[in-house]
Amino acid sequence: MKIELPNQEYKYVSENSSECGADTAFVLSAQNKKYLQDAKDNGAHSIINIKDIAELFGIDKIKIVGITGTNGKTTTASAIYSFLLDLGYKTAMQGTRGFFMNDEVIEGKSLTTPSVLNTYKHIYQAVESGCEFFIMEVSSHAIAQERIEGLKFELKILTNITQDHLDYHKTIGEYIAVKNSFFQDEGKKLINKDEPRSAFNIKNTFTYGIENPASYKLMAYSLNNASSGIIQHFKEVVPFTSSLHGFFNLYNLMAAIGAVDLLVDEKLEKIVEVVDNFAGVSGRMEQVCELPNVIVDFAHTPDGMQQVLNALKEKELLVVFGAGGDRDKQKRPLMGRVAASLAKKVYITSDNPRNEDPQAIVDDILEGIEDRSIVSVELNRKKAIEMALDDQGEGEVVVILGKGDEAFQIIYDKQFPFDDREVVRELLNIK
Ligand SMILES: CC(=O)N[C@H]1[C@@H](OP(=O)(O)OP(=O)(O)OC[C@H]2O[C@@H](n3ccc(=O)[nH]c3=O)[C@H](O)[C@@H]2O)O[C@H](CO)[C@@H](O)[C@@H]1O[C@H](C)C(=O)N[C@@H](C)C(=O)N[C@H](CCC(=O)O)C(=O)O
Ligand SMILES: Nc1ncnc2c1ncn2[C@@H]1O[C@H](COP(=O)(O)OP(=O)(O)OP(=O)(O)O)[C@@H](O)[C@H]1O
Ligand SMILES: N[C@H](CCC[C@H](N)C(=O)O)C(=O)O
Ligand SMILES: [Mg+2]
Repeated sequence: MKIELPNQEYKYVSENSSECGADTAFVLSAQNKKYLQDAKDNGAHSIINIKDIAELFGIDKIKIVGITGTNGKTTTASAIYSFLLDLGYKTAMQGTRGFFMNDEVIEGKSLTTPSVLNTYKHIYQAVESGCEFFIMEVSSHAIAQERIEGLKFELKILTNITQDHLDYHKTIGEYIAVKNSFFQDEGKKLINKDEPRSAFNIKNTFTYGIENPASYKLMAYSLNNASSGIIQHFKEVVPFTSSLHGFFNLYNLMAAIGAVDLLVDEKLEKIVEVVDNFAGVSGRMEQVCELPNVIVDFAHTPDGMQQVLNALKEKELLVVFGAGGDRDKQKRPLMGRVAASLAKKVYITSDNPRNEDPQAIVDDILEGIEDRSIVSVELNRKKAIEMALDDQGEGEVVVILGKGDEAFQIIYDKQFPFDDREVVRELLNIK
């Protein structure tokens, strides 16, 4: 992507050598240095180091908050964004769901962490709009590929480390190491104290936790009516309430409350007042309808599925899910095992098959399930949802996992409109 810059000798900058030429300079980064010669061969106007772009874009004029972890990045980022806006701070947020500023959607979904120049552009836009904070999700791919090169984080947050993306990182050890590499500097950090796989530089580290002693400790909680709890932060003890469901969301809320407390000069008791205004994230534990009870959630990892199904375990669950193609194969049997152990019935179907054979993905999932008497396989996702809705008995919940707020199904490299929530509404004739 070319970015137009005013008042420079060149008209545009690009991080892609093939876009460079007489009016376009090449922005050299760790990720694209192998294309330097190509940029020169294409007659790039000049070569600019990403560090100089950082200065040009004024990226040090904003406080950047980076959130990594296997699950909960989007939820935690969105909670921080919501709390800061409600407290009156201009704020931007970049992540899986797109780029947002001051309660407006600026760009739709792309990568969880875009390429480095894209992020710099968003930061520039946020600075221009007077934002004080830039909240961003940091994926493990982005850490490994240095898509966060040159960013100075005011605060780094760890949600948790379980399993995902082993197609890319190869071993769980490597995945854990990549996640933890984000926390080796002496900058300010907020770490989930209950995550035994975390390893971080202790300097400037704050923690949050439920089971272990932590700087932000949840002393008591209730999940009876959505959620509520009491947080202790040194001498401060404050209550909060939230409309979010599920034990795992207590962690996301604790991370977000702790983060805002570390970022702004406000009393914790004032911060917790705005917690209840955060209604959660589209496609995460989203109740599509109450009667019959249908819930759509973005769980696409074994731990995510376990957390969500556990949160709903008081009810009999009919679970519809698949696994994405061209992604971690090793998580598939584990996802199968989790679903079969917590559901009354399981409907295994396609997620985004991409370039894989949907039946082969299902076979991988089935590997994890010994007793298949409760399992139905239906590769057509709409039909699988329909089967579950047809089978649903009184008081039972249909839980559709994996795609959350995604509006498309990706088959090969084509996107076909498909939104689990719309499909449910269509099948149930809900306007
Ligand atoms: C596997 C993977 O992560 N690939 C990413 C990677 O692609 P790549 O290594 O093939 O990159 P490349 O094509 O060599 O390009 C590297 C750099 O060289 C430049 N280039 C490239 C070609 C050329 O001729 N000249 C040139 O200058 C490119 O502009 C780029 O700056 O770098 C690209 C640029 O940053 C990404 O767009 C691309 O994401 C692909 C599309 C992707 O699907 N990534 C997914 C797996 C991903 O990153 N997901 C994570 C995690 C999701 C989550 O759990 O939330 C995410 O952050 O979204
Ligand atoms: N703290 C948590 N621990 C475990 N599972 C969680 C947690 N928070 C959310 N989840 C589960 O993970 C799903 C995705 O949540 P969210 O979008 O916040 O995560 P993410 O880390 O941004 O995911 P992605 O890497 O795909 O962008 C949720 O729908 C829920 O099922
Ligand atoms: N950010 C995650 C989202 C997975 C969503 C799921 N629907 C899939 O396609 O696997 C990833 O890219 O792995
Ligand atoms: Mg995300």
